[in-house]
Amino acid sequence: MHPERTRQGTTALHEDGPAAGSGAAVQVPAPERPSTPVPSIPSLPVPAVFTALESSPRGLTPAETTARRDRYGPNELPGASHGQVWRRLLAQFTDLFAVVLLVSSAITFLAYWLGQPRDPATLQLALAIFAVVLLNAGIGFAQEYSAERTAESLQAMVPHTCRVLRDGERRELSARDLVPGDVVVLEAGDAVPADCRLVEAQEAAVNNAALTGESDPVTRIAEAVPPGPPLEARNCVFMGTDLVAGTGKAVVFATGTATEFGRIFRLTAAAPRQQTPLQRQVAVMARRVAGVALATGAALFAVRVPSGQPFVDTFVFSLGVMVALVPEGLPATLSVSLAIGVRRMARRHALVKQLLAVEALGSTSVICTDKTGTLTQAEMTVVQLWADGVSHAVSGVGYAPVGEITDAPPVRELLRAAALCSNARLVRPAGRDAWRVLGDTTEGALLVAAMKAGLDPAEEEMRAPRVGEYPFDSARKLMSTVHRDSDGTYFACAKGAPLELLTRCDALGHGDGKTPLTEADRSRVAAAADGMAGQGLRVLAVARRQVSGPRPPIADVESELTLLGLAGMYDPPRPEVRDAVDACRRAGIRIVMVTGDHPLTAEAVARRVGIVREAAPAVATGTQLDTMDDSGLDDLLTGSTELLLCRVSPEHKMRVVTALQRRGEVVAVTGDGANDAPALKHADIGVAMGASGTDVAREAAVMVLLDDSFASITTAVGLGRSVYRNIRKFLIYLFSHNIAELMPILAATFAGFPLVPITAVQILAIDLGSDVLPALALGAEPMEPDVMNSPPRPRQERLFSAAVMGRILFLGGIQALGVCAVFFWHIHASGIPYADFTQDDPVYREAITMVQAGIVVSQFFNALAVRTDRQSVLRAGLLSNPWLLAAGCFGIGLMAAISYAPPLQAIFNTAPLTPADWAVLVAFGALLLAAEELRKWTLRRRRSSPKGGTP
Ligand SMILES: Nc1ncnc2c1ncn2[C@@H]1O[C@H](COP(=O)(O)OP(=O)(O)OP(=O)(O)O)[C@@H](O)[C@H]1O
Repeated sequence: MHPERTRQGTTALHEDGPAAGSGAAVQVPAPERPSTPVPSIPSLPVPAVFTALESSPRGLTPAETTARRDRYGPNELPGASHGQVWRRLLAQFTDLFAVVLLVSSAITFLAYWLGQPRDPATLQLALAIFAVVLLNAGIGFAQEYSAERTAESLQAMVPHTCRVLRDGERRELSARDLVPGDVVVLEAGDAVPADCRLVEAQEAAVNNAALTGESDPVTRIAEAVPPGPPLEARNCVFMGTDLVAGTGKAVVFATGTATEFGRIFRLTAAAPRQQTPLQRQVAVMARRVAGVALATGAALFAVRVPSGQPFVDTFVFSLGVMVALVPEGLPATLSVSLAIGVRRMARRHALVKQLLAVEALGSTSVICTDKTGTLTQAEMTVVQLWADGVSHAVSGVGYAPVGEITDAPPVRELLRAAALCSNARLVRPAGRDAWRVLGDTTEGALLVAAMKAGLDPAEEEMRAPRVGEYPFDSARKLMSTVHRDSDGTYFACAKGAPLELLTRCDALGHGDGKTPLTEADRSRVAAAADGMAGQGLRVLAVARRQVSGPRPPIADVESELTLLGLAGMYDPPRPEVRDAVDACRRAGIRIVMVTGDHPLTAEAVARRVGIVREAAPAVATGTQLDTMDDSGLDDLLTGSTELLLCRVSPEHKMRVVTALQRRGEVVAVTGDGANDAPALKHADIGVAMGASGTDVAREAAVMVLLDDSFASITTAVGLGRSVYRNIRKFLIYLFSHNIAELMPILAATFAGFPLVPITAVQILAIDLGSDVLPALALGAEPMEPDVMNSPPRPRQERLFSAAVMGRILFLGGIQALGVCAVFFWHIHASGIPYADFTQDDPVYREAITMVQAGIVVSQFFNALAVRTDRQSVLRAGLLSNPWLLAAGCFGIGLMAAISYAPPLQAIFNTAPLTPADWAVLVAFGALLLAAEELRKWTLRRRRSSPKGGTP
């Protein structure tokens, strides 16, 4: 869609009777009817809206849909433009490291140019530094680009469907397939899929925050409104916003980039991407190391110039050392590691929308989970009914309306009212045996029960058409509908949580008749409801009453009701949840069940899946939470490890999340409804349901579960922990060898040796050649089986903790000692005085080759050593990460080539090593591994704890 079209479209929306072709309003007929004046959609009465958009209350026909799809294209917004891609590439050259390196390369090149005679080694260094910048920028860009693609493809996996009327039939289709003229059916929690004009609205309210920044819900109506600014039209809903309450039907008038959201989307430059705390810590550390490199370069320069070394040579040398010590490639390795974690999580049904979530997941200490669909399969079957004081069993499993049920009149009356008061539809897709529920599964189960009793919900609806609705909301825990009876009178049906509905009833139904509800009756009903809940059933009460007209106030509908009975439905637990709950116990993660359901139902389900094992877990209801102040809530949260919060509303969920965070917990919380969005946003990890959740919840969450299962959260936590461990492994691996590179240089300088024990080009060959693949292989280490055997990482734990720094110094120190030893051993064994050494001296060339090979070989062993923190690597399996072994062998192969291949010898000033030299280096590497094993052994002995701790 061309930008101009949208601008015209938006203008037309608020102009009364705009000029030809400017219609908005009308993405639809403009090309065909250029001279027809197009009216402003908001100011039209409903029938005229259908005419203007060439649609009808039955929606579009398939032929019209195809034609419009061809004309207007898919209803989607384009990805990042090429301009941004170029800007990203350029940005790679403007970060701190790149600038330091570019300036260094330029100075080195200048030194070569001005030098008399010109030294080819200086030119080599200048080119090497420049190559480093290019390589680094290339890797960084590729990483960013692929991370972005990953994020995009993951986003695309999040289902975005909408309900549409096509040819009079309600269908569920991808929001991408919407075209102007389509009639969409909206319910609370739906993201609005395109710009639409409402033609029906019941208690509808939208959150326009994405467009206007205003987060308070605003009510929407279906009637025509006077012309005004488009976003203020009270009968329009726009793409990118959410319906937060009520229901409605609306006709699409703009799709894709022609929408208001599309216009803003195009205008808004991509928001700067935020670094995760982990990335920030690594960046700070890298900057510190760069600072050390800079200081080292300056110190070397200051020491060597007075000792009579040529000025330019010393300057170039110091610069080279400085460049070599800068940890190039580290941020890229970090991104790869995080991206690998994200991909692994996606394979296990957990889509992480932000890298930030990966590390927070690893330190999750409490999971607040809801019940239906997450712990259970959300496949409700009504198994018990209670009407007129009698319990009736219902047979049959699942949504197939096949099963035995009594035909007692009170039961038929109960199920008739329940069916009328439901929005779900039961469908059997053509060619399939299985029945499916479109909409709420609780309502689906009621429809199935009604059909088992011989009722036809569609026929009932025709006999008593619905004229009004007060949609379900989890705070009221009720839903009611108003119907016109065949005799022209009106009646209301209501269903909801038994306690809530019972307080609004004053009579008890007996088929057609009723009697006043006595206190004894109330107790009997409550006992029946408790009996069902105690078996783990979700219980709904159903009631009805006569009302005076089609639109009575809600207070009249939901009072003085006649209770028709109760329906108890079974929802089997998910089989995989029990193991996941056990894994959380072992991992020291607390599970708090937060449900809108009855305490007895909640406890029965919690016992079935293993969340509750104690005889008397702590149980609190929403009403009790309301009477508690913050310290009371804190006491409740600290009082018992097994806690069930029942009959709560989303507001309570938010309060519980905040209270847990106040106590320093890292909280993951699940949610599916629109009202769960604040808690999802506020939690450290908001987890939304991909299959059953609302669009609003999915937008607010940082993680979306494709299969809705609690077990996927546990898997994601395990993977999050594993990513963190892997990152720590390669950081120790990379930073420790920096010490091994720096120490010989300092030692040689202070010992008065005139040349360097390792040149800058050699260091670059290690940093960007032999070290990169092992670091990546460490970042991609498979999840260790014991990752869930230790308590969560404390929130405030820093990546570079004292223990990590200690290990870097320990491993780096051993490596440094080794390479210093081999260097000076070679130099001293030759008997040549220090002052007589030149660059070309074969002994010197062999000694510096030994130093480089010493670092490469010891890094091979170092990579094995850092794989575990406390456990012996021999137990972990030396061969269990073949990629790491292959990467290490590649590094050694590269080193061998540098030592033996004449062209590389010329570049690196190296010499061929003898088998004895290699043997010494391997023995020294093995010594490093042995020293690490000893350290781990002492650690295991000293800190052996029953919980196991870190490996
Ligand atoms: N569609 C509905 N119409 C009327 N009442 C309902 C409906 N769905 C649920 N209820 C009632 O409202 C109560 C709370 O439901 P809600 O959906 O808020 O719970 P929830 O927190 O989603 O539950 P869970 O933790 O099991 O997922 C239920 O126990 C049930 O009695």
